[in-house]
Amino acid sequence: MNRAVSSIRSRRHVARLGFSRAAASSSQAAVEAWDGRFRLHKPRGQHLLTNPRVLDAIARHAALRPGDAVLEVGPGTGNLTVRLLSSPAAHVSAVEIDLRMVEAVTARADALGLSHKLTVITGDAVEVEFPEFDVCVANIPYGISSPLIAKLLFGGRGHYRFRAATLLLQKEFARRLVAAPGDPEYNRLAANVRMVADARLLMDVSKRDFVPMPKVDSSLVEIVPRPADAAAAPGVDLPEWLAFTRACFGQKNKTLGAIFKQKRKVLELFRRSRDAEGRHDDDDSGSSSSSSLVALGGDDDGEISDGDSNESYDGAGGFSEEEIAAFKAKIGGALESSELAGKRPSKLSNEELLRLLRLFNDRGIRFQ
Ligand SMILES: C[S@@+](CC[C@H](N)C(=O)[O-])C[C@H]1O[C@@H](n2cnc3c(N)ncnc32)[C@H](O)[C@@H]1O
Repeated sequence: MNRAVSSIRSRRHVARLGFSRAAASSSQAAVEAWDGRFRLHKPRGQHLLTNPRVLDAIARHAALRPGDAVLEVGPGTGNLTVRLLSSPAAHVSAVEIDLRMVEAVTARADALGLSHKLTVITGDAVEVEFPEFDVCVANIPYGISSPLIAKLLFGGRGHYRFRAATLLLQKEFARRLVAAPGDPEYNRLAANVRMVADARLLMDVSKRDFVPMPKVDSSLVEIVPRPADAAAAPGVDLPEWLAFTRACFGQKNKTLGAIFKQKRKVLELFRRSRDAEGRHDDDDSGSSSSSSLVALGGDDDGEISDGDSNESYDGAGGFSEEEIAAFKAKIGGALESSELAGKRPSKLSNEELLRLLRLFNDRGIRFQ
């Protein structure tokens, strides 16, 4: 994981407070509703949450404790930030991409005399290295939901270790995040999150509680990472798992037997497995997970095209038909031992999927 972590580019500019108090009046700080100071950019997800009851509920659900270090992503003008700052938490680090928002939240904290508890990090939350934090609480821009959750759970220097993340997400995304195997919404995102954390819905929030009103409703979700020593699957090679779920859920409604019979899939796995063997022989490079970390994925990533499993492999990629046939037999053997060939990935538990991954790996079949 360290390798993956270091691959996340760090572009950090910390704007410590020191803003003139004159920049914001205390009456302004008390105003929740958007006051129209500047144009909000919808492509940046700039929908400000303005219902005080919802903001209070988010802060309550976060259950901040004395001494907590809080991470907020996308503080905007600070409607949620002021509540986090007024909580028993010791410190809030807020990552914001828009300089106008950085100034607004900074001025607001200053006006409330809470600037000593706030650090604003100017930058893209997907790219900057987060400081250590105990709890993440945020109404995030929905466009970065997947990479942000991937980063929280699988990124960071040697992993971020935190107690919980309380995140406001697009309602449909939230449903997919907490879906269980067999649910119609079950998908790769949910399977990957389930591997390392528990996620649950806390409450729904109407689009009418935002300014400007977005097209979609929202849901508050809590993600609680499992402590490393209590992980569901100790010893799981996470990058390999992430690549495996990508392969399985690329066509989640096909059976595993059909997915792993496809010519293109077989050839891709054959190449990967040979490369992995080479890496192993070199005994150096190890696994690279960064590509898997960009996004935890959704349904039907579409990386695999339908292929006729009876197509000839002759000359494909410079490999002989015999080599490919032997590799196909290995895949078939793993599927047969797992007794999962006839099952769809979206119906399987992580334990079942992991069993299949281990059977593949035992036969030298590698996914990344
Ligand atoms: C949905 S608004 C939430 C604002 C505020 N938290 C609230 O509840 O009113 C999202 C905020 O995230 C910021 N933002 C958008 N993309 C970002 C990114 N990649 N990294 C950090 N902040 C981002 C936007 O500028 C905006 O201020």
